[in-house]
Amino acid sequence: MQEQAKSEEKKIGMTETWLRKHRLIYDAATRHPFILSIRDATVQSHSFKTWLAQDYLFVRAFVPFVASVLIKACKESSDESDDVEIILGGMASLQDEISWFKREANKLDISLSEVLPQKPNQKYCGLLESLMSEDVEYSVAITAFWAIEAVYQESFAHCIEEGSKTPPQLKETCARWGNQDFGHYCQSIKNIVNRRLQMASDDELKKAELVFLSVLQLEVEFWNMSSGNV
Ligand SMILES: Cc1ncc(CNC=O)c(N)n1
Repeated sequence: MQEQAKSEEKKIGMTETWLRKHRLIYDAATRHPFILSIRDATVQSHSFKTWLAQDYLFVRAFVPFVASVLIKACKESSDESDDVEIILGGMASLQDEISWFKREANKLDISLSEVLPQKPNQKYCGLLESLMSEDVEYSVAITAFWAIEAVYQESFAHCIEEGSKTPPQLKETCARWGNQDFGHYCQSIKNIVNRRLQMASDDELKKAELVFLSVLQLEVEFWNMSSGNV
């Protein structure tokens, strides 16, 4: 029975363990008042515009971070794993995402070239920058990557679920990250994370857990900033 219990435990994966352990902060990041205000159609236009402009800057900073994760995957992953293809697919879709931000900004009369990053955005981009260092292990960087994508996926999927009252003009935004394909992509990254963490040292595990928590905290602050409550 002991052996049985152990092998069952292994199947669960570290990400599930952390999601249970850190449920409160995870929910704070994925069910934030800003997201709930989209979902119940009470979101203020200036909040949405702030989010859009700031997120454009974030995504620009996200590109070199993803590139750094890709380099780590190329150096570290075995031929049988498809880590590289999964991350490369994510990178490729960022090109479309950046064009989308530019189009949306245009529609809303936001001049992206004049937007400056606010403090919470600077802090978040600072974390991305620090994780790009060669000294940061692949397991730690890919954990951050998963958490960043998963928060958006869970947040925006909530806005297009049955029963949500998201205004029609915001549905496309929500579907960008809330759609099923993006959900599968996040699941693939989560599987990579679980696989890497299974072979990680205790020190790496500790660092990965802390980076997971930092991402959740920074996502909460990013939403706060968007709502106008810095
Ligand atoms: C602040 C933040 N977190 C996660 C994402 C989703 N990843 C790429 O688009 C995002 N756009 N912005």
